Amino acid sequence: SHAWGYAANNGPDRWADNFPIANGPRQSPIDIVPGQASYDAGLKPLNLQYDPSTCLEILNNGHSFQVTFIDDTDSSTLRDGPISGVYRLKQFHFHWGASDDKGSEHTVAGTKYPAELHLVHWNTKYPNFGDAASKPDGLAVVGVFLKLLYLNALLIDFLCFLQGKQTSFANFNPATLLPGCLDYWTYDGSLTTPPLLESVTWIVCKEPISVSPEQMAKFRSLLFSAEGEAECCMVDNYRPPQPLKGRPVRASFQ
Ligand SMILES: NS(=O)(=O)c1c(F)cccc1F
Ligand SMILES: [Zn+2]
Repeated sequence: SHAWGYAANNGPDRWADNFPIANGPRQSPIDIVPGQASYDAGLKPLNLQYDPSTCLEILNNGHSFQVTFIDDTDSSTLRDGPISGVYRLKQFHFHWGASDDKGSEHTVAGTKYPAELHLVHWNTKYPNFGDAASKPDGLAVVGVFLKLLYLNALLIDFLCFLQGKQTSFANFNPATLLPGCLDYWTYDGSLTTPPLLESVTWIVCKEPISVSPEQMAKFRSLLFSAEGEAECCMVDNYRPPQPLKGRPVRASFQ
């Protein structure tokens, strides 16, 4: 199948060749302009309940590293916020840059953060993630910006054990990656990587979490390339902002 990536010959500007939805009406990410977001008093606080024992493994999937969760019960879920019903945590992953001046997918009034965390959940009204990913209300992704300061989570310290192989990653609590304040912006969008399906309710937290320079360096030491291939550092694995095309962006805060 088409090997998409983030290089000049297979990167975001070329994705429409094989995934025409790349030019669709509800693509992600977007530039969030706080002054143009409308406060919606009807938006509920996010209700995130994560069970660390459902953490399964951490793997390098060739375009990010991903921590996957056991999602056959409602033990790690997202409720309330802008969504109705129960969405199950499937995985989380990050996007980051080669340098600290870029890396996030969403931007805030044009500001890029050095990285962005995505916690991916699927709507349990559908039988599984794959089916939900093809429905307009199938997925809900919580986005959290990373800024340079000092990190309190244990995740990235474990990256040095990653070295491109799958490894068990039991009992990591993703709640340690959430900011103290869960104010958010929300809009209807898509996956930010192929197949770019327009099935995501985006929930982007206003408050970033912190990462240290050393831990950003660990992100950048990961490899796009597989064993035996010429080494290619995994950096700049972010899609730039896409046209809003008239979509409303709502804020949960004033
Ligand atoms: N980046 S993203 O969060 O939109 C995303 C998903 F939600 C699901 C799969 C891949 C992926 F990249
Ligand atoms: Zn992502």
